[in-house]
Amino acid sequence: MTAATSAPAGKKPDDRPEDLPLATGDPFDRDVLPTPPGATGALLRSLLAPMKARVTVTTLLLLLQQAVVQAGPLLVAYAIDRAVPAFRAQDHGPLIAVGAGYLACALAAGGLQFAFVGAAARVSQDVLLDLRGRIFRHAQALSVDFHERYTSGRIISRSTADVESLRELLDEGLQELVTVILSFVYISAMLLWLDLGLGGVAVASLVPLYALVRWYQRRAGRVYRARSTAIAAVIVKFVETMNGIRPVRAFRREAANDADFGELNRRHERTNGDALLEMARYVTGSRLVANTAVAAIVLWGASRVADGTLALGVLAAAVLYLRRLYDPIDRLGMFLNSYQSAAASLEKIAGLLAQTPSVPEPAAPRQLPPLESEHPGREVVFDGVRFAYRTGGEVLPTFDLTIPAGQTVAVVGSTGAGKSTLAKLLARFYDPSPGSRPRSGKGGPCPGRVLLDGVDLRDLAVPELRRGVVMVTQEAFLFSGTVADNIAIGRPDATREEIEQAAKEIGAHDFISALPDGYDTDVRKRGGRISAGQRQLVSFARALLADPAVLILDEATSSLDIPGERAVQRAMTTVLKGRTAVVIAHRLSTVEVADRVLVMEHGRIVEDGEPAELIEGTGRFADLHRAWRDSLA
Ligand SMILES: Nc1ncnc2c1ncn2[C@@H]1O[C@H](COP(=O)(O)OP(=O)(O)OP(=O)(O)O)[C@@H](O)[C@H]1O
Repeated sequence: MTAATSAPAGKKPDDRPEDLPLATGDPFDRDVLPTPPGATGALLRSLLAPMKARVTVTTLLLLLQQAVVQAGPLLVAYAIDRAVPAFRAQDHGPLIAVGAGYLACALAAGGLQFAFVGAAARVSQDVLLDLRGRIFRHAQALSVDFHERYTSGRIISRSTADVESLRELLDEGLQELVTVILSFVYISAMLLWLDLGLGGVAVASLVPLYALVRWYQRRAGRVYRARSTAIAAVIVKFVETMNGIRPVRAFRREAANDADFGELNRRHERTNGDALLEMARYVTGSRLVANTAVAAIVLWGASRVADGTLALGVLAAAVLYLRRLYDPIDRLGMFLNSYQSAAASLEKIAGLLAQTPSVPEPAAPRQLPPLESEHPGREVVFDGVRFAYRTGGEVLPTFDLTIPAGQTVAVVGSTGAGKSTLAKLLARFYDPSPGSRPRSGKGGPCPGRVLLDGVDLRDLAVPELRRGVVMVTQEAFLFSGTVADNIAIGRPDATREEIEQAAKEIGAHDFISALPDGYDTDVRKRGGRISAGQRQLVSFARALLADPAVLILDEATSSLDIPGERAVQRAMTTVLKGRTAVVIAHRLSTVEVADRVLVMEHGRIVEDGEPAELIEGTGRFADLHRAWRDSLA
C-alpha cells in the first residue's frame, strides 16, 4: 500500500480526497464498498427491531427523568415569589415544601438516570454484540475472491474502530440527542408559560442556532468520513506489517514501513485536527448566539422587573432555564460528532454486509450418488471451463479434463501456468467464468462446469461439497488450540483414538508424542512450535480423518531436508490412497506417487500421460525430470 499524501498546498482541508490514494477504479481499492441505497438505514433498523420494547422503556425513563430535572427552576421561581414572602410573614410551610420538593426531584432524577443508563447500556451492548457477530459470520461466508481483494486489516477495522464509533453513538450520543430535544421542548414550553415575551425571544434564538447546526452537520459529515477512512488505513497498515513481519525483517523494510506508517498516522492526526476545528467553529458560533440572546433577555427582563411588569422570581427562573436551553447546544455538537462518525462507520459496515458470495449456495441442492466400494473416490470432469480472475486476464481458456475415480494425478508446469487455479476451481473456491462454448441446441454461451460424479459443483450444498472434496493448501495452516484440535478439524466428532490413529498412519505420532504435552500441546504456545514438514504432516492427518472422496493437495513450495521429504512422501502415499487425488507437484519426487501426470502451460494441458511414459519421451516433462535428476546427482 502506498502512503497517503498530504493535501496539496492551497487546498482547503475539506477538499481532501476521502479515500486513500489507492484507487484504481476497482471498488475494492476503496475503504467504503458500494452500499445499496437505504442499506445503512435498513441495517440500523434491523439491529434495533428485536429490542423495540426495551428501546421504548429506555426512552420513557429518559422522558420522566427530563420532566423531573426541568422542574428545578420552577421551584426556584416559586421560592422567590411566594415562599420567601410567606417565610417573612412567619409562614414556613411553602419554603419547607419547596426544599422537600427540590430534594425529591433530585433523588428521583438520580434514580431515573441510573435506571436509564443501565437500560441504554444493555440495548447498546446487545446491538454491538449482534453487529460484531454479523460482521464475523458474513465475512467468513464471503467467497475466497472477496478476501483476496478486501484485506483482513479492513475487516478488522470494520469490527473494531467502526463498531466502536457506533458504540459511542449508542452509549453517549443518542442519550445526548434525546436529552437535547426534550430540553428544548420542555424549556421552550416553560419559558413561554412563564412569560410569553421572554419565551418568544428565547424560542426565536433557536432559529439561527438551527441554521448553525445544519451548517456544521454538512461540514462535519465530510471531515468525519475522511477521519474514519484515515483510521482504517492506520489499522490496515498495522495488520499488514505484523502479518508480514518475517519478510519485513528479512528485507529490512522497517525504515520504509516507519515512513509509510508515519504518513498514515499524520494523516489521521490531520483529519482529527480538521474535526476539532469544525467543532471549535461550531461551539464559538453557538455560544455567540446564546450569549447575545441571554444578554437581551436579562436586559429586557431587568427593565421589566424595575417597572414592576415582571416578577423577580420569574426572571430568575427564565435565566436559569435559558442556561439549560443553551448548554445542550454544545452537547448537540458532540452528538453530531458521534453521529457523523457512526454514520460513516455504519455505511462501511453496511457496504461489507451488502456483499454477496460470488460462489452462492444452490437453491435446490443435489446429492452425490453413493460411493462405489470397488472404485473408491469420485470421477472429476472439467467440461469447457473458462476462468479469469476478476482482476487480470484469462487464466484457463476452455479447459477440458476427465479424472476417473480413484486416480492420482500430479499437475506440474511452470509458475503461473494455472495449476493452483485448477485446484481452486475443483474445491469451488471460485466458479467458472461465463463460458464461450456454444450451448448445444439453443445457442448462446454455456458456462463451463466442474462435475463430481456427474453433478455440477454449483448444485452441491456446502456440507456435501466439503465431504466430497477437501483441499490441503500450501500453508498447512494451524489454528490456535492443541495439536489434537487441529487434526480433529477434519472431522470434529472424531474420538481421541481416531485422531491418534490418523496421526499414526501419517507418521506424525512420534513427533507429536515428543511435544511437551503430546497431543494436548498448544500449537501457539512456547514448545508447541512445530516445523514446516511437521505442519504438513498434521494437515495430512487432518485430511485423512476427513476422508474425502477427492483430495486436492497443493504441495508446499518450500523444500524440506531429506528425512523430512521422505516422511512427507510416505504420508502423502497414505493420505492419497483410496480416493481421487489431484496433487499440484512442486517437487518432482512427488510425481512418483501419481498414476498420471499433467503438464500445464498458460492454462492448457500440454502433456498428459503416465509418469514413466512421459519420462521416457522427449517432451517438456522429460526435460524437467532430467534436469531434476541431474540436480540430485
Ligand atoms: N487471486 C488472483 N487474482 C488475480 N490473478 C491471479 C490470482 N491468483 C492467481 N492469479 C494469476 O493467475 C495465473 C495462474 O496462477 P496460479 O496460481 O494458478 O499458477 P500456478 O501454476 O499455481 O503457479 P505456482 O506454481 O507459482 O503456484 C497467474 O498469472 C497469476 O498471476
